[in-house]
Amino acid sequence: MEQSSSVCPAVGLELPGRQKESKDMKQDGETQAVEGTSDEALTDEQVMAGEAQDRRNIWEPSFYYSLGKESFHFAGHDISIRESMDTFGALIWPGAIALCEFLENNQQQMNLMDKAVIEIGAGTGLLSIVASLLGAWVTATDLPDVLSNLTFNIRQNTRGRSRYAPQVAALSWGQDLDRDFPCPSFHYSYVLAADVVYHHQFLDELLDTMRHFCRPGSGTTILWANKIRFQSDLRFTEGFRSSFNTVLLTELPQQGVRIYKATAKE
Ligand SMILES: C[S@@+](CC[C@H](N)C(=O)[O-])C[C@H]1O[C@@H](n2cnc3c(N)ncnc32)[C@H](O)[C@@H]1O
Repeated sequence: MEQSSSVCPAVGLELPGRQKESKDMKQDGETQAVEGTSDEALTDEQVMAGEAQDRRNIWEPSFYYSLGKESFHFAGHDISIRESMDTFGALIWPGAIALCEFLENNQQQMNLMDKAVIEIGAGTGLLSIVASLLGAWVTATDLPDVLSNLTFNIRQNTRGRSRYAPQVAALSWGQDLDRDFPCPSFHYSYVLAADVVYHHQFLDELLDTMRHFCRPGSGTTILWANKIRFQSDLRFTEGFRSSFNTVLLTELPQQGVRIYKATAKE
């Protein structure tokens, strides 16, 4: 594989803005060190300095929960996630942790290496970070107002560590999908979704978004982890099961989390 290629090996298509990270990326005939080649996470100061410009005009958490950080260890790396009480998308939810554990423990069954992966409702980015550290070519998406914190967490935890630099993009469920993520140019092997089903108004749009990325003939697999809380969660699950071929991969009774795998009905 070409070190500087932006062609996703899983789909054979040029994906905008995607760059493979390499410790020895060659440019203009010379071997140049690229930013963040250390296995250490960047310090807050490094990340914040690099993003000062980006963050000048966009939302960032105003109130930090507890010490403001949660720590994890997945895929051989310490991961530090910045949280906030400002929005649902700035907290880590149990579905994300459960799916990270599942992916780490089932790498043969769900091999993400060199696969194109999109996460919808990525929130703090923990799941996208773990998918990236497991070798996937990740696009993390969410509503525009949480992208700043999502980008911060992803950069801090993947720079210099991941095979491919993850991308962050706005994606509001059901909106402008044919314009912003047209098929087949935007084809993903996996769609990841964690705790995207709870008490909100966009459950139909969420299912439409899953259908958009997981079409007959696409070979796409959805991995959806959710804590089941409300009756509406069960109604969504019924719609999900009738839209796709589904398998309940695991159920974690203590956390109340179920993890489903789904493929398109041909
Ligand atoms: C409960 S949080 C889960 C966050 C993360 N996946 C996790 O498990 O930690 C739900 C996420 O869905 C996002 N979300 C809610 N409504 C959305 C919509 N209409 N379009 C896109 N994302 C949405 C929120 O911003 C939030 O990040």
